[in-house]
Amino acid sequence: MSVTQKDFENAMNQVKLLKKDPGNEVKLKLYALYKQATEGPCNIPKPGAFDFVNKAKWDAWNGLGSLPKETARQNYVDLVSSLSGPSSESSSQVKPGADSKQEGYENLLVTSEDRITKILLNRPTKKNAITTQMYHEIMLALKAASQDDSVLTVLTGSGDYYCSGNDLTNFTDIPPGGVEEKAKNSSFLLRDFVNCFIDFPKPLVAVVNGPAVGISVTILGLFDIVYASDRATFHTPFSHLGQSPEGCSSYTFPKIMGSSKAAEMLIFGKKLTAGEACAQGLVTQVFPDSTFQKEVWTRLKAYSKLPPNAMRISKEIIRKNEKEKLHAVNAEECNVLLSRWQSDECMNAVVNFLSRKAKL
Ligand SMILES: CCCC/C=C/CC(=O)SCCNC(=O)CCNC(=O)[C@H](O)C(C)(C)COP(=O)(O)OP(=O)(O)OC[C@H]1O[C@@H](n2cnc3c(N)ncnc32)[C@H](O)[C@@H]1OP(=O)(O)O
Repeated sequence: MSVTQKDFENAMNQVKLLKKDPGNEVKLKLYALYKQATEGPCNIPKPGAFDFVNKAKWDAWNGLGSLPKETARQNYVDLVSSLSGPSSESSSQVKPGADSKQEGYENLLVTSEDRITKILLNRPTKKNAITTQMYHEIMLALKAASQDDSVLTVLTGSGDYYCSGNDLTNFTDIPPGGVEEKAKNSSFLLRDFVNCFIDFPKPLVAVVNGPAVGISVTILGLFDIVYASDRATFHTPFSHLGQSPEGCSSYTFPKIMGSSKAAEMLIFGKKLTAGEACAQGLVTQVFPDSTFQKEVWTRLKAYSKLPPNAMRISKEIIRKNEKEKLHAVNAEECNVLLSRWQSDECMNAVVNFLSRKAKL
């Protein structure tokens, strides 16, 4: 049943009464839906690239394209109702959507079913680029998964991308201490984030549903299994971005694929197809995109019936001797990035992307 003007007005009032700040992403979404519902498609000129706030609002509104006013009104009411009051849905019933929100997480959907915890990167309109908040949320979700009663944990993406890596707009949020403080904070965040993968105690599976970029590729060396759609690609364009490898890839990639193949990826930014990544040992198995989800989840459900303690202990014995080394590699990579992020090469690459002069 479609919503009435009254429902819409009630929802607008409810927004003002929200007890918890829903965060910038949601506020932008609400803004965009409100404008679309009341004025129709975006009708104002695009602000300059460095007018970050108005540009973000414009992007959000413009991103709704020609969505009918009625649908925007409905989506606005649905979004507000998901924000206010306790939800009766269990986490396993929450559906992925256009950057929708689950309580406790801004851009993740975390569900548990068949003894498998699934962490879904749910920011499809931005190709699941990882914001600062998402790094924290992923760490939180991994911590919860390590303690819940699931036996396998899966990381995957919503929409056509698995993940486009670090959200490059993270670099625009400069604290009072300037670029140096920003780089330090990012280096600590990255170290903690990667440590969570190094230390994760249960079998960890990446379900790579589409292209993967940057940090979403490098950490694959820390997963136990990587399944990929034949649509997936694997791209680590660090030199293009004035950056250097992270996620322990400076150690895991040469080990997995040999030093010259690793160099082609990590120094020269060669993008691998899923087939190539599988041939080089980064990917466990490639599936046709048309049957990817069905085949992978059937396989994982079968694995999840295996005795959990045996799986955990086997993982521990496989990984144990490497852990100390991986922590040391992680610390060193973060230290190198600390200066890379303050370099002209890196800053120019970020500015070029933000001003839409450069894409990968
Ligand atoms: C603190 C820890 C730091 C750890 C560091 C990690 C290093 C890395 O991860 S390096 C890799 C960084 N990622 C990139 O450089 C990718 C940049 N994105 C692109 O080149 C392209 O967007 C794409 C090739 C991934 C996709 O191109 P396509 O034409 O298909 O789609 P778009 O229109 O470009 O994208 C849609 C939408 O999403 C935004 N977006 C995509 N990726 C990112 C990103 N990484 N950061 C910020 N925003 C991203 C893109 O700007 C579009 O937004 P608008 O619709 O608002 O224009």
